[in-house]
Amino acid sequence: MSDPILSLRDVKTDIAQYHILHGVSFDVPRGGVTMLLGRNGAGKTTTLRTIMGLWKPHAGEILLDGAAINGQTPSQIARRGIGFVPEDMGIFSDLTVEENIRLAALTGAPNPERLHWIFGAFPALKTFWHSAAGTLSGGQKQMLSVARAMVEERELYLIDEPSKGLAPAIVATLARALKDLKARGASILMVEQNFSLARALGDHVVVMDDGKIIWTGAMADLKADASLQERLMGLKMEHA
Ligand SMILES: Nc1ncnc2c1ncn2[C@@H]1O[C@H](COP(=O)(O)OP(=O)(O)OP(=O)(O)O)[C@@H](O)[C@H]1O
Repeated sequence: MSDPILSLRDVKTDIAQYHILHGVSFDVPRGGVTMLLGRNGAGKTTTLRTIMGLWKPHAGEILLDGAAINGQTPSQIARRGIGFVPEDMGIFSDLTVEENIRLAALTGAPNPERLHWIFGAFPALKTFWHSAAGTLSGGQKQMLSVARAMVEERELYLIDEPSKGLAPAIVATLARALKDLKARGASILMVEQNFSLARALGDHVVVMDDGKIIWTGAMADLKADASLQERLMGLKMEHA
């Protein structure tokens, strides 16, 4: 197997006086989708934000392509090749869809081929290109948030619960776009509570509880093992 694209080694993160990550270690294999699962409050969002440099770990190491990125700023980490779709979507409501996309492109001008691909995946963004992002529906805002990450070709995408609160038709659109992103060779680390989406997209699984990793393995093994599913599903994952 090739070297992992991302490795966390005994990463510990505190938020204020609280110990949130208690020594998190796992690998994200290169190419494919790794699902980060676990019950509410397990530490999934904190893990993604720590990788992105939005929280500083006080111990441990985070390696991207074998080189340490812990201690770097979020913009340095983005430039090293990580795209991030945050849980709160991170879009600018007062700016148009176009301006949101332009700001996400490193040079300010999106690559025409990638823009064409984004419009194919999310036609609504073309329709509302000149509208303020704040006027979009919840599903369209989520599409914009994913599109902002997709506008640059990255080695790794961190995606935090993209299906949250969305209608099934929009979830299906997002799932198609993410499958396409994977088919282009990207590596993806994704938090997802909707198990049918996680099952459809995921190749690898990392399960957290209480700030620690409690299971890692192949999605195929998790799918095939009902008792393991029950043990891990007991962590309150939703069956859609
Ligand atoms: N800004 C903060 N201040 C204090 N505690 C926080 C903060 N952010 C997160 N926490 C705590 O850290 C723990 C992990 O939260 P986190 O959001 O990482 O979990 P999660 O697994 O992503 O949960 P969910 O599925 O509900 O989004 C929780 O106990 C949460 O209350």
